[in-house]
Amino acid sequence: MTVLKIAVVGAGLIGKAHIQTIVNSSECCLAAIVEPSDSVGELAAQHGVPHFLCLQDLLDAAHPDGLILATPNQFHVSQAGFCLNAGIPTLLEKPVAINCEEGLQLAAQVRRTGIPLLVGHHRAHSAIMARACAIVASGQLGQLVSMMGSAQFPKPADYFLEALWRSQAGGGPILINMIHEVHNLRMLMGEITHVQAMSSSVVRGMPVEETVSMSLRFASGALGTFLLSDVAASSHSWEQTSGENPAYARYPDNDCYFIAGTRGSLSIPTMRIRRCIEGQNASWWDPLEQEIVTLDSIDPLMSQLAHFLQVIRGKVSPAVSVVDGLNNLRVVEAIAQAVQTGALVELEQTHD
Ligand SMILES: NC(=O)C1=CN([C@@H]2O[C@H](COP(=O)(O)OP(=O)(O)OC[C@H]3O[C@@H](n4cnc5c(N)ncnc54)[C@H](OP(=O)(O)O)[C@@H]3O)[C@@H](O)[C@H]2O)C=CC1
Ligand SMILES: O=C1CO[C@H](CO)[C@@H](O)[C@@H]1O
Repeated sequence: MTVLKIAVVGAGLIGKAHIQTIVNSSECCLAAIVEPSDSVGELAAQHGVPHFLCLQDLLDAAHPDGLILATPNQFHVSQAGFCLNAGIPTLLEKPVAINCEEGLQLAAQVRRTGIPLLVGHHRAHSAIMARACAIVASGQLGQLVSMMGSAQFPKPADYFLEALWRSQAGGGPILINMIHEVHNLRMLMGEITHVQAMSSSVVRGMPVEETVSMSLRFASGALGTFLLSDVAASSHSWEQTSGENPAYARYPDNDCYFIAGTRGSLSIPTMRIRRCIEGQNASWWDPLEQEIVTLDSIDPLMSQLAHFLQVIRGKVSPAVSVVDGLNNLRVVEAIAQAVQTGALVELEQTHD
């Protein structure tokens, strides 16, 4: 099998993680790094690859088999457009665009060029998510009724000092963090049709939101509540409970999602199932049986890369399409709108 050449654009926090996964893979190699400052010259030299100051310089000089765009959100649509026009399959970090209008333009470009674009919602490649979705799909929980979710964690003070945009509207946890949760919720529970939300920034007092409470309605009729806070000294979040990203502190005995159906419930990621004994009706008088599903831990960034390589080889379609990314963004925009207006916001979906 040919070793595929992958270039990384934007060698910041997540770009460096992508570089490491490429280097760790035997099926691909790093082709180049694009970054506007000379500061990554040393990193490029370490890996024995060229460093370009802008994407256009790379596209003029080379034709990698695939490109990973890990640049700030405002560049996503224009840079992905350049890659698609150059005929290069692309992994574009989330969010797919800074707003749905731009996201729709990108979706049209993907359709026109026919070049595959994978959106970097890496939790779609998580073994925990795969097993949780399989449990829900098996029907053992019965008809889905409700879910509770939490993404409550404390961002340290220097997080805001390093990048001032993070204290302004748009730089908060709704767009940065909630978009990952929305993708997970859509995978587990189906499409979200309505949202209501309230926000607060009473602790730091910055213009950006810090805590948000949400009510969600899913297309199935199930309801959900979700709490998001980046100022809570709490361990109830995906990263802190799943342990998929070793950079975060880990609390394996905590959950971040709880899903309930008419026959049972599932706590994630402890993967505790509590369900009615077969043949018995559900009753609060009778004990539910318990099962804890064990899982091998895998690095979802590594599985995402393996999937991207299959996409490049033409073996599979992107697991997270531009339309999927756009639908996540729609929900996040609806949450922001619900916070601003206090109204119940109804969502429309775009289909592939
Ligand atoms: N899937 C995931 O788990 C995660 C995804 N993300 C997403 O990844 C993207 C990057 O986030 P993050 O790594 O935190 O951001 P960083 O600011 O850490 O990194 C972005 C990098 O891109 C560089 N850059 C800026 N403009 C350009 C350009 N025009 N061409 C090439 N490189 C450029 C920046 O250089 P300079 O600093 O010199 O401007 C910086 O090194 C965001 O879209 C974010 O939402 C982020 C974290 C996790
Ligand atoms: O994009 C990111 C920002 O923070 C998240 C935590 O919610 C991470 O999962 C993610 O990598």
